[in-house]
Amino acid sequence: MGFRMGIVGLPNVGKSTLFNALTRTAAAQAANFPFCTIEPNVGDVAVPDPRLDTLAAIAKSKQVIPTRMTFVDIAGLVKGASKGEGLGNQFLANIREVDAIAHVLRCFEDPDVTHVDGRVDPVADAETIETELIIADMESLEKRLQNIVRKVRGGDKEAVQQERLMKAALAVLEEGKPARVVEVADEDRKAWRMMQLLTAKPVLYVCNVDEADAAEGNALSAKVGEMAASQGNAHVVISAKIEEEISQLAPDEAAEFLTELGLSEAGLDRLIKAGYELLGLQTYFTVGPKEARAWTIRKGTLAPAAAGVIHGDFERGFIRAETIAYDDYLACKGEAGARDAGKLRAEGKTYEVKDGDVLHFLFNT
Ligand SMILES: Nc1ncnc2c1ncn2[C@@H]1O[C@H](COP(=O)(O)OP(=O)(O)OP(=O)(O)O)[C@@H](O)[C@H]1O
Ligand SMILES: [Mg+2]
Repeated sequence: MGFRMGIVGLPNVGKSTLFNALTRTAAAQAANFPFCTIEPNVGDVAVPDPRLDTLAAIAKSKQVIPTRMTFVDIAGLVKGASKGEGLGNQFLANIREVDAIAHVLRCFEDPDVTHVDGRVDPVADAETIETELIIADMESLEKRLQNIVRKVRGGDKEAVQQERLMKAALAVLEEGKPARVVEVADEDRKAWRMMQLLTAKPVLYVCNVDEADAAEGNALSAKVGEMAASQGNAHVVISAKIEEEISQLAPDEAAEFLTELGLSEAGLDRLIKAGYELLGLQTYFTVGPKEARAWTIRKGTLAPAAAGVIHGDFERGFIRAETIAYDDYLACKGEAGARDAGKLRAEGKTYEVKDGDVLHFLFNT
C-alpha cells in the first residue's frame, strides 16, 4: 500500500537533513544553499512499535519485521511557486502525490545558514508556504471547474458532485484558508480525496531547532505550537541536525547520547508516530515462531481488507480471522494461553480490526 508523507518547506530549512536522519542514509544531499534538492528523494522508514518486540519475545519469533511508511524529501518552495517561481509547479506536483505533509519550519538561528527571506520567523514561513499552496489549489480548481461545465449541464451525477465539492473548497480558499477546514460528508469523501488538493492534505509542523533546544524547544517552536493548536494541527519539536548524527550511531551509543541531551526518545520516533497518527493508520500483528510482523491499515478497515495487505488471495478467499487482542496476548503469555482462556475469537467478514490485534487468517485458495 505504502503511505507517503511529503517533507515540505522553504529552501534550506533542513528537509534533506531530516530525510537522511529518518532513512539513516546520506541519500539526499543536504547542504547550506537554497534549492539544494531538486528531484524528490524517496525512502522507506520502519515504524517504531515496542509492542512488536514484546510479542516477538513471547512467541520467541526468529525474525521481527516492523511495518514501514514512506517519506518523500521534496524541493524547497518559495513565494511565487504557484506562478512558477523557484522551480514552482514541478514541486507542487510532487506534493500532490503524497498522503500527508510534514511541514518543516526553521526554528534554529545559526547565522551561517542562509534563510531565503533573510530572517528567522517560522510562523511567517508557514504562512508563505500555505499561501502558495492555497493559490495553487485555487488555480487548479478554477481550471477544473471550467472543464466540467458541459458535463454538469448535461446532468452527469459525478460531475455535479465534483462541482459542488470544488465550489465548497474554493469558498474557503478565497478566504485564505486551507481546504482541509471544509467538512466533508462520508459519501463525498472519496470524490474529495480524488481532487488531490494540496491544502486538503493533513499537515504536521516540524520545528527544526538548535541542538541545545532539542529537549525543551525554544521561543520560536513555542510560537509554532500556538499556531498549530489554533488550527487544530499537530507539531513536533526536533533538531534535524542532531537526529542525523544520532541516526548514524549504534543503538546503545544512540541511547547514551539521547540521555545526555535530556531526551527520552529519538525525535524521529516521535515524528514517525505523529505522521502515522496523522495518516489515520493503525497496526495489526501476525505472530509465530518464524516471524513477528507488524502490518499497516487505515483505521476502520474490515478483516478481509486487512488480510489483503498481506496477500490478495487472503482477501479473496477470506474465511475468518482468529483474533487475539494485544492485551490478552500479553496477559495469557501467547496464543496457546489465549486459546485456553477463551480469548481467541473467530471474527468474520464484517469485523473491524482493532489497533494491536494479533491476527491469523484462514482462507480458501
Ligand atoms: N537544526 C539545525 N541546526 C543547524 N543547522 C541545521 C539544522 N538543520 C539543518 N541545518 C543545516 O541547514 C542547511 C540546509 O539543510 P538541508 O540541505 O537539509 O535543507 P533543505 O530544506 O533540504 O534545503 P533545499 O530546499 O535547498 O533542498 C545544512 O547546512 C544543514 O546542516
Ligand atoms: Mg533539500
